[in-house]
Order: sequence, then C-alpha cells, then structure tokens
Amino acid sequence: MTERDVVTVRGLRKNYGGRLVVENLDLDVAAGEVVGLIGANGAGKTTTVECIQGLRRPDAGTVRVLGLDPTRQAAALRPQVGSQLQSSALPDRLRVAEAIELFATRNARSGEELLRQFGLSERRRSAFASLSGGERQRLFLVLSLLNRPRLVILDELTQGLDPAARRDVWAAITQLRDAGTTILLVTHELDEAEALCDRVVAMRAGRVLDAGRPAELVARHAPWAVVRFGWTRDDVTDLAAALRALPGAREVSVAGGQVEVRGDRRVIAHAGAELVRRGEIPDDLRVELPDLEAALLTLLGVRADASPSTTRATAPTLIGVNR
Ligand SMILES: Nc1ncnc2c1ncn2[C@@H]1O[C@H](COP(=O)(O)OP(=O)(O)OP(=O)(O)O)[C@@H](O)[C@H]1O
Repeated sequence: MTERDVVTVRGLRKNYGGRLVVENLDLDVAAGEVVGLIGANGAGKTTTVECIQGLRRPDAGTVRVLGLDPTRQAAALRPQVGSQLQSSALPDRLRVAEAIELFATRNARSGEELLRQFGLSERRRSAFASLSGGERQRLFLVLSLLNRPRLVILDELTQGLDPAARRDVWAAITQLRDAGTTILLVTHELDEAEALCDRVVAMRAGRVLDAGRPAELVARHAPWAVVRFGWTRDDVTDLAAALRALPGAREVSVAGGQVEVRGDRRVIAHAGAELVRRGEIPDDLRVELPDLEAALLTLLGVRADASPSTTRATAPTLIGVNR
C-alpha cells in the first residue's frame, strides 16, 4: 500500500443466507480519483461499498480504507469517510442548519460556506420535509463533506432527480473532483458515470467484468460507428457498393433516400473520403458513436451494436438483466 491508495479491496467475498452476492472482487481507488461502480441491479455494488464503509463484514478477502480495516477500526475510520447512502433520510422537521449542527464534529468545515457552495444558503431555515429532491441530495452532499473526509462514498446520488437537479448535483461533484476529493460513486446513470468518473468498474453477479476509463471501456466493448446521410442521386446503388467495400465497413443499408454505414471506427474516415471523391457532402451527414451504456450492455451480454437511439431503447433491459 502506498500513500496514494485510499481503497484497496482484494478477494472480497460476501454471501447473504448462503447466496454469494460478491465473489473474489478486487478494487482500487487512488487519492484524488473519482471511481464509479456500474452494472445491473443486484450486481453487488451496494454490498461492496457497504463492506468498504464497514457496515457489512466480508466473508473473505481484505478491505483497507486509508490503511485501516473498516470493520475492526471503524471508529478511527468514520471521521475520515463521508457517506451518502442509497437510503439516506433525515427527520422531516429537522432544519438544514440544525442538520449541520447535528453532524458537525470539532474538525468540521464551515457549514455556511458549504451551504453557499452547494446553493443551499437560502434554505438554511427550511425543514428537511420541505426540500425538493435535488435540495435533499445537495444537503446530503454537504453533510458528507462537512467533516473534511478523505474519501466520499455516494450511492445513487441522483436517482429520481429531474434533469436540472441532476445537473446541479453533477456540478457539485465536479467541484469536488476539481478540488482533489477522492470519490467512490455507485450509479445506474451511465451518462453520469461518463461525465464524472475518471475510472469505472463494471460489475455483474458479484464480479468485476472490466474496469478502466469510460472511453477505454467504450473503445474495448463498443468499437463501432454509424455514418448516416441522405442521398437522392441516381448513383445510390453504386455508392452503396463502394461503401460496402470500404475498410472497416460491416453493413450498408439504403432506405427512403437515407444511407446508413455501420462498421468499426475506420469507416468514418473512409466513408467521408468516398463522399469527397464523389464531389458531394450531404448537409445532413452525421456520425453516431456508442456511449458507455452501449459498452456496458455489450459487457452484460445484451446486444448493443445498434445506433445510440436503438441502444437507448434497450436500456430497460439493463435493469432486468440480473434479476
Ligand atoms: N441484507 C440483505 N439480505 C439478503 N440479500 C441481500 C441483502 N442486501 C442485498 N441483498 C441481495 O444481494 C444482491 C446484491 O445486492 P446489492 O444491493 O449489493 O446490489 P446492487 O448492485 O447495489 O443492486 P442495485 O443496483 O439494485 O442497488 C441482490 O441480489 C440483493 O437482493
């Protein structure tokens, strides 16, 4: 272990009533990194972070957080880890400022400053029950940061938030990331993981399927591209044949004046060159590239080599994949 290792998990195993839900899991989070755990429902993401937080005792393996064992050295670790759990809640009548007083230790940062930073100053006298979903999540972020933690654990932070509130919370996390805070994030929102995480760890059925930068996972598991454009000239059959022969082309379809070329990333350049060679660049020329969602669907064994719009339509499958 070095100074930079904040979380080190080796061979973690956890079962509930004899059912194995985390199996031989390794995970590393270095200082200043934002790492996302992604995967299907029931993959064991929450169980893993609960073991890291010392809320569950592993059946096997080692977990070290800032060099400490979270189950045996919980008291020493607690002040160094800020958590927002999936089921976070506060008493309805507790006011924002009172929650800050309640959670602040002697080492705490200024609550006022944090409320200002997360746009909650105006709500300091408001009762928890009167806060919107986005305000509640921002308050949980404030509370998780209050005692200057060296690691922040966030489990489905933006679940159920409207797009504007989600963006507010993203902006707050980006601020934390820029300030060098180490964050372990559990999320089903893959655009969120792509936007916020330095590295993601994809899990299924208690195991790590792959890990890396979001762009690396996309390049590894969803290495295709789709080029589309309208073409009304009468050389369309000849054009389609030329496109089919391009390096990297896998499938070319022509329907209703629309041409679609699917293939690996090389096809983008070659299709463009073919259009240039024919002296016409359609105004509606566009390239669609897969995202992290497509990569994860492939990893989970769900066919995802479709256009982003089709991929999105299959997204609910992701939720049911592991049930
Ligand atoms: N306390 C418990 N007792 C028994 N089984 C549990 C318990 N907590 C979780 N499980 C089961 O363990 C498996 C892993 O659950 P876990 O919550 O860790 O997965 P997850 O990846 O976080 O899922 P989700 O994305 O749905 O939150 C699931 O099948 C779940 O039903």
